[in-house]
Amino acid sequence: MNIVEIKNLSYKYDKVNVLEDINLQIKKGDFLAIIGPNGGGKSTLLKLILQLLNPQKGKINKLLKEDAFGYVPQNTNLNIDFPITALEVVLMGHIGNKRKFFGYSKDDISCAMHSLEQVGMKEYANNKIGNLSGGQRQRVFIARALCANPQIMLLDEPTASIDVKGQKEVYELLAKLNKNITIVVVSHDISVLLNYAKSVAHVNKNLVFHKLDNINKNLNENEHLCEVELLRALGKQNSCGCGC
Ligand SMILES: Nc1ncnc2c1ncn2[C@@H]1O[C@H](COP(=O)(O)OP(=O)(O)OP(=O)(O)O)[C@@H](O)[C@H]1O
Repeated sequence: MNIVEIKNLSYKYDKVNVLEDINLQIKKGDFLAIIGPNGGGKSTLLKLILQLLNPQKGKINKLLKEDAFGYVPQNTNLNIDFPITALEVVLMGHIGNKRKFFGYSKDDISCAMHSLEQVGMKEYANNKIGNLSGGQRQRVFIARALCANPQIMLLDEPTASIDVKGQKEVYELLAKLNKNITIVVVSHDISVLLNYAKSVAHVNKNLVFHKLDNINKNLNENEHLCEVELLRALGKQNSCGCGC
């Protein structure tokens, strides 16, 4: 079942075309990796799916309600020196703009604690966010998105500036969440990510989609595969569906 259907989508900032004639279907249960060079249009594509930007050409058909979409942005606008706990960060996402100044209900707190538990961070609930490692902090941001009970979660470079061990932990968490939630993740960590993704979309103004069913994904995460090598490997697969 398709959750998102993108048809002939193009987008430009000012006069510069960033995305051109994009076609993509995101299926329920997929773990889709969006890869591509810097400036290729990956974040723009996520923002269009999330309606933070409006398509100028083409269509995005979403077959789930808006609140089914969870988002973990690239740069969480949070000053990590601010003395706020992991639990409060999760609660901020849960409350949204509804009741900012009136405290949290028991239900809010139990939902936030449940989300922290899901990401393995329950025992860190009262730790200051600035005292957590990069990987732990990212898991807290994932918990914040989980609190809204999403059916699909879109993450923009969730492992940027995290060491390889932390990256693996984040992806393992996403793989666990993927049992119930469709995952779309923008990433540059190709070697690690490929062990977890079910399909990959390479975005560089245009989009090329590959299914990863038949590729040997048991890559050694210490062996760093560059994007060109990866695309060459994918290009040899008959299952890529892109006509290459
Ligand atoms: N608000 C904006 N106004 C003008 N140009 C923008 C804006 N946002 C992004 N761009 C430009 O659009 C292009 C695509 O940007 P985008 O952030 O989507 O790329 P990306 O693939 O996510 O890159 P990265 O891997 O570096 O995060 C870039 O050339 C960028 O400079």
